[in-house]
Amino acid sequence: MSSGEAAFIAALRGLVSHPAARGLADDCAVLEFGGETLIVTHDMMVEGVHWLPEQDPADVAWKLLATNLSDLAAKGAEPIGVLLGYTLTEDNARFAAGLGEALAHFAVPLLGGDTVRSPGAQTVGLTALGRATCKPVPSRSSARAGDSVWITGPVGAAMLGFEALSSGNPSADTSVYRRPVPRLAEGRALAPLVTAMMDVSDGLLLDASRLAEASGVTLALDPRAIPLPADLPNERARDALSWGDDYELLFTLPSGAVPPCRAHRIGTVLPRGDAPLLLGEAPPAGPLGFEHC
Ligand SMILES: Nc1ncnc2c1ncn2[C@@H]1O[C@H](COP(=O)(O)OP(=O)(O)OP(=O)(O)O)[C@@H](O)[C@H]1O
Ligand SMILES: Cc1ncc(C[n+]2csc(CCOP(=O)(O)O)c2C)c(N)n1
Ligand SMILES: [Mg+2]
Repeated sequence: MSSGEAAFIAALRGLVSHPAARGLADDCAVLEFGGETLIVTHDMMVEGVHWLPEQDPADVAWKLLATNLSDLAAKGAEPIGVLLGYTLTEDNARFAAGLGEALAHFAVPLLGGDTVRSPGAQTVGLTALGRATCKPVPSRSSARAGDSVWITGPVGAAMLGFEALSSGNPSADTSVYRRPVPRLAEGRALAPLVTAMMDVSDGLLLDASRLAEASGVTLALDPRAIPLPADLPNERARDALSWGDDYELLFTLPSGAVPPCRAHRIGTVLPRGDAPLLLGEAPPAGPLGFEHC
């Protein structure tokens, strides 16, 4: 097996047969259990990979919760509770304080977890449990030719926040990078209407191509329609499409349907052509998004 995230997940797909796993090609597992539909996800973060070592641990805790809740939002789920996997450091109190603030903000209970010591970089993980609010639960795999493609907000603000933090710019607003807000209300409102939905964590172009592959279609995106932050320099527009950490919802609607929340129409679903994704007239050149490799 070659190294890298995509190859490892492809190998794991050979181990998966339970329908709740959705072929390891969705944001969450969707488990029918005791008359309920449980939505379950687990995301990890690593110091130096997902956050800068000098960042406040309270912000790390917020982001860990928010990114997991974003996967629940993508399935229109209502959070039930979370379990935390935590590696001890010198400043555990700030992490606990930030987690408490985020749990209160999103009204989600902490249910349990595990704590370890490690000789390496700090790694934290979180399992989020949710309850489906509508059936069928939106997937990445049901976009159909003729649908329209939408996103709930701009991409690229986290990239700008990360760059401002990295360069020590004290006047920049870095909150979108440090404390993303999962689109829980939007996900619940959209779930009954969408043909497919996912959150954008690894870059719009990579995640759009994943949705296209899962659905067996081509997504044709209009680069002029993709919302970008007002302060994004023109020459960074292409980077904003592939940097990631955006946590907006990407979804498809039947032609003519109107979203019940703020959203921007960014493209059209076509029958599957040679490529999963077109940006303007052609497949995008260069990196599509963030991958661990
Ligand atoms: N180590 C793993 N074991 C089992 N399943 C995995 C593992 N890593 C990823 N997956 C599964 O692969 C699929 C794709 O995972 P991926 O992490 O890309 O999705 P995501 O959680 O929406 O994205 P992100 O991690 O960027 O938030 C999901 O179904 C996920 O559960
Ligand atoms: C210090 C630092 N360097 C780089 C990045 C960029 N980055 C890392 S992981 C990721 C996507 C989501 O990860 P995953 O797919 O693991 O959920 C992105 C956009 C960052 N956030 N912090
Ligand atoms: Mg996701």
